[in-house]
Amino acid sequence: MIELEGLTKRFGAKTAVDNLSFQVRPGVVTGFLGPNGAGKSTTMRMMLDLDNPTSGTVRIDGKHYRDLPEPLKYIGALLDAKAMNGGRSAYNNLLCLAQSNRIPERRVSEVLDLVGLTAVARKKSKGFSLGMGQRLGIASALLGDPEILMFDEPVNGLDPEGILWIRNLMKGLAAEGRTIFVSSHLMSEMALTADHLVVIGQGRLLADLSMADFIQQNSRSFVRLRSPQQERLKDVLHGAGIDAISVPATGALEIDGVGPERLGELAAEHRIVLHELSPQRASLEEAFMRMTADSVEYHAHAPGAALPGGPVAPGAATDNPARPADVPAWGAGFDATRKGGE
Ligand SMILES: Nc1ncnc2c1ncn2[C@@H]1O[C@H](COP(=O)(O)OP(=O)(O)OP(=O)(O)O)[C@@H](O)[C@H]1O
Repeated sequence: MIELEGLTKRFGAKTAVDNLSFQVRPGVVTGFLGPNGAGKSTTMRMMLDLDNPTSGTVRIDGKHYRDLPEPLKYIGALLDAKAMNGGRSAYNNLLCLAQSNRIPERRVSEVLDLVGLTAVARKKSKGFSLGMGQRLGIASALLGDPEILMFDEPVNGLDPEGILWIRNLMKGLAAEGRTIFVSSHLMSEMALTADHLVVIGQGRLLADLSMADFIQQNSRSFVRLRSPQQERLKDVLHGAGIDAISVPATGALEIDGVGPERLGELAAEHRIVLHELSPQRASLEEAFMRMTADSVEYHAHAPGAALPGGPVAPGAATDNPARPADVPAWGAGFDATRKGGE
């Protein structure tokens, strides 16, 4: 269990983390969500005593990080996969860490096997692809077999296979009863991974709720209707006590709370031609963007984009982030034996 109370961090005039209080519980994956610059990394660094809070506290199983007798056995973290010594082999990177934390050497081989890096254990880590580096960082987090694991944007830049592997690893670790805390700026990714969500914007807590509640509150279902006799259709709907919202961007009507069957029958009764009658579900990504819209630091304004408060564009709740084209695939040239419940 991780407990934050009134955690605040100021860098000069900038308040990066603003009076954050929440708990991260065992047995579930907790997603830590916020747009770029929201304060996720700063919060995680304070959890690991890498930054001093301006005020407030973090407790790991009731203790300050610095008071944990052998911290790697309590909490493991992937903050920056590039933090390894590139001149050392994967094995030696982990061995140094194990020796300085009184962790038995056999654990090094175990975690290398767990993350599928056994075949490249003796290779210098500076030659590793992004995905392999990410796996090595995860191996170091797992080294002390800790009950609490923290991952800062672990899927950034990975291909779909790498994303799936990390997702399943986190779920498997949570199913073992561990506390898993993972940051992301992608709601669509968290929708597939997290059981619980903590959302921040400009360092402040915006939401702390179960994924199921977030979906229930935000995945609006509606029916989209399009007709060449739109005004007549509106009148007919109005006459039947049904509110329709005109969406200029799509030229369609959107109706909440009435099924497509009833709407189709009404149109047929009044001999109104329909060009579209489709059930829709709002995307969770857009709900998240609306939630954090006021706290986004860097806005890019696309023509016609009117997210905050505007109509909810429909889309799948489970869209996957696309992999940048220049990112190497998992498994190229190394043993990608997968463990962890995949
Ligand atoms: N050492 C520092 N000195 C000054 N400002 C900082 C420092 N570290 C972070 N910040 C600022 O604090 C804010 C929060 O940054 P942080 O990296 O914690 O956000 P984040 O949510 O992890 O963002 P991202 O998703 O982009 O990594 C940002 O405005 C950032 O510029």
